Amino acid sequence: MKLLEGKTVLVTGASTGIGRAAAIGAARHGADLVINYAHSDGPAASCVAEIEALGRRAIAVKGDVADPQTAQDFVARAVDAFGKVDVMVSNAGICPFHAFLDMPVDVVERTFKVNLHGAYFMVQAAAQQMVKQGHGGAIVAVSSISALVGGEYQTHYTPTKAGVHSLMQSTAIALGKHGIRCNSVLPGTILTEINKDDLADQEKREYMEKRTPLGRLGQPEDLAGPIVFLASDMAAYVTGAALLVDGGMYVNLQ
Ligand SMILES: NC(=O)C1=CN([C@@H]2O[C@H](COP(=O)(O)OP(=O)(O)OC[C@H]3O[C@@H](n4cnc5c(N)ncnc54)[C@H](O)[C@@H]3O)[C@@H](O)[C@H]2O)C=CC1
Ligand SMILES: C[C@H](O)[C@@H]1OC(=O)[C@H](O)[C@@H]1O
Repeated sequence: MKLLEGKTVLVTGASTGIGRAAAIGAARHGADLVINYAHSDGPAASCVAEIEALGRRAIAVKGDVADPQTAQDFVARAVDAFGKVDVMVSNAGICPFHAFLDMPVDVVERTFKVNLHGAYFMVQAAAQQMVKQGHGGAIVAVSSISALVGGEYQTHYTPTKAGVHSLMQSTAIALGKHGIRCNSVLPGTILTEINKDDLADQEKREYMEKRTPLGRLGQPEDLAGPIVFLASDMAAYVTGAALLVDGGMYVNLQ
């Protein structure tokens, strides 16, 4: 069964990792894709090609989510290309690991701007378009297990993920009357570029694996199903929810 047949799905930070897996997963379920990316053109072009090979349409739009104008432009390009916005997956994020006591101001400000301001303005721009269209929609934000627990080298990052989780709760209330559902996924540790250097520390990697009842760290594709589900009508009565996708890591105290 195709869960997103004919839907226009927008994904931020979609040229790599979880965003890319979500975009490909949505295409497999019948969606056309508009993907945002910030850096090199190659990975975005290959994501578009992979979606087209699945028989769906896709465009890639370059832009830094930290700039509020990027969100307005991204949604406008989606409407130009496909006439509507049905789903927004707010995924783009950074996690430059750093100790707390000597954390540089610019690292804190950039992390807040990309992860939290970026999500805020993307969600707002998508919601404005969905309200104009008048037939509801779905928003899925990629928060984190880090919305619920801390990290010694993530003092600037975990508050942004708690913020994204909270944003979905408040927008669920603000947008419910428009038929727009807002939910978040809370990934555990997923093997992507964002933590490649951090997990090069074998001792740390083994510790994270041991903490995971399902016995392995996650792959980006592990997020595709939960994101597609929350974006789809299968989740028609789900809003304001947060779905942990962590192999059980969060509940594993001892
Ligand atoms: N990998 C993990 O263990 C976890 C990741 N997450 C979240 O998942 C999301 C995706 O990260 P991953 O796929 O893991 O890593 P990733 O590094 O592969 O993906 C992040 C994407 O965001 C893009 N991006 C970064 N800054 C941007 C900006 N200013 N504007 C537009 N795009 C920008 C990057 O180019 C990249 O494509 C992030 O929000 C991250 O916080 C949450 C929990 C766990
Ligand atoms: C980047 C981290 O490895 C990753 O990001 C999160 O949100 C979790 O804290 C994961 O460990």
